[in-house]
Parts: sequence; C-alpha cells; structure tokens
Amino acid sequence: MTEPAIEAAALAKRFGRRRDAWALRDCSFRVPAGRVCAVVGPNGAGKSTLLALAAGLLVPTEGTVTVLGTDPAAARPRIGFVDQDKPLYPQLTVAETLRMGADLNPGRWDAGTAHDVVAAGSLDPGKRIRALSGGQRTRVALALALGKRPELLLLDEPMADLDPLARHDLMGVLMGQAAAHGTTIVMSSHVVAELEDSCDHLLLLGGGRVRLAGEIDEVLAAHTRLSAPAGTTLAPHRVVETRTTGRQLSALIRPAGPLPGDWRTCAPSLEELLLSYLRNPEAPSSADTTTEAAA
Ligand SMILES: Nc1ncnc2c1ncn2[C@@H]1O[C@H](COP(=O)(O)OP(=O)(O)OP(=O)(O)O)[C@@H](O)[C@H]1O
Repeated sequence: MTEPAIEAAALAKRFGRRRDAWALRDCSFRVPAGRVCAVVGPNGAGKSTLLALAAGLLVPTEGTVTVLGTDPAAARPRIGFVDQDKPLYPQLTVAETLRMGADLNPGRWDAGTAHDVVAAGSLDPGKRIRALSGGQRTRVALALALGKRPELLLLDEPMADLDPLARHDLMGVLMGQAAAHGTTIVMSSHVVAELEDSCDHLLLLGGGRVRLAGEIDEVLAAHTRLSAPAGTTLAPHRVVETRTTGRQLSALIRPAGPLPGDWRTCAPSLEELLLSYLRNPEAPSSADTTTEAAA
C-alpha cells in the first residue's frame, strides 16, 4: 500500500496559553496519496491551522502529522502551498516571480505549466505584483505552486477571490495536474457546491475537531435522507438533522442497521450532507467510523 499523503494522529494546536485557545484538538485522519481532498468547515473551524501544520509552517502542540511519509519540514520541497495571504514579493514583476520560482526549485521547475497558468489569465509578464488584483495574484501564486511540480498541493481557499470563469479555468488546471502527475490536492473551501465534481475525499472540521473524514462516496453511502410520518422514532440511528413540517418528518441519518420499509429514503448529495452537518454543529461526529479515518 502506498503511504498516505497526510496522516495525523491526535493532532492538536493551541495558540497561546489560554485553556480555550485550541485551534485544533485530537484530530486523527488520513488522506491517501493521489486524492483531491476538500477541507470544509465554518469560519474558525481550524482549516487554515491544519493546512499550515501540514505545510510545516506551524508545529503541533500535541500529536503528530506525517506528510509524504516524513515530517512536514523535511517534505517541504515536495509540497506546494498557497495560503490565504498569497505571500508574493510586491516589487517583482510576474516574469521575475516565475524566474524566482525556477531559481528556488532547480531540477523540479515546470516552466511550461507555470507559464500556461499565468498566460491563461492574460497577465502582462512585465506587470508588478503590487499592481495586480487579488484574483490575479492568486493566479500567480498558483502558477508558482504548480511550477514546483509538487507531490502534495495544499491550497487554503484558493478560489475565494477569483471570478467564476477564472475559478472554472483554474479548477480545470488543478484537476489536470492531479490526473497527469498523481498530485495529491488538499484544499479548503467554503463553496460547497463546487466540491462535488472535483473532490473525491473529504475532511469536515468543526470546533477544531474532525467531524467527517473519508472517501466522499463512502461518506455519502453511509448516510440516508428520509421522510416518514411526524413523530416517528429514529433511534437507534444516528441523527444528523431532523425537521418536522406538518405531518411529515424529514431527516438526514447515519443508519445503524436496516430501515423500516415504510420510510421513504434517498441518497443525499454532498452539498445536502455538508449543509446538514454545518447547520447542526452538535450532531454526532462520524469521523471514527469511515474507512479512511485513522483509528
Ligand atoms: N496565529 C494565531 N494566533 C491566535 N489564534 C489563532 C491564530 N491562527 C488561528 N487562530 C485561531 O484558531 C482558530 C482556527 O482558526 P483557522 O484560521 O485555522 O480557522 P479556519 O477554519 O481556517 O477559518 P476561516 O474559514 O475563517 O478561514 C480560530 O479560533 C482562530 O482565531
């Protein structure tokens, strides 16, 4: 079996000394190599912290995270990371920035891919970074990260400031990269609807903890949407969300066994499932029961 791209065991990060300053707690999960993994969760859930730990930019307070079979600092040359701030040198031009990428990654640099990503945005190579829009800077940051030909690409809300066409274009570039080179992509996003087509693995965080982890197909298959008469008892199934309208009860559950034949059931979409979990932060975590979650 190939080693996972990321493996976390009881990973925790606290900023400062306050008892309530935990950004992440007791996170155990595994992202297999070659996956496109969505990291989802509400504001403050710990997504950026998790990505920064995997990138080796933060050190765990407790637990461990292993990246590409080694510790994140040692794996850094094999990792591309684009964080929310997109740190670039404002005084450099686009062309100079790409040349810097080539200089910093001798023997690895994929000039063609980096050039294509920039060119697709019709960016003037002579323009200084400080004169670019937020979305244009994102494009340059992604070109730098992809040019490195990383084995693992960590992206913190990469599409947040891109227009819809640019999002579509760059998602296509990312998927092409994953397919052509087997690159593992782990990306946080708030745009749930966009993840369904592009991602095959999921990590849902809430309150600094892992709520769902695993292959999206398996996570979806483990849940059922149902409607039944109001007042129906849903135990012993795990209830993520339930709503009663008039005489009708509808719910999203994680079945604990066979369901009664008179319940109407269907499979949830990824968006429905994620919205149900996000609306119900107290719903039981399923991170411990999906096959890909680390024990
Ligand atoms: N450098 C820091 N110093 C102190 N607290 C921090 C720091 N970075 C993050 N935090 C705290 O850790 C928690 C998790 O933050 P994080 O940025 O990882 O969340 P997030 O899921 O990425 O949120 P968002 O969706 O808003 O980007 C938050 O409570 C945040 O205030």
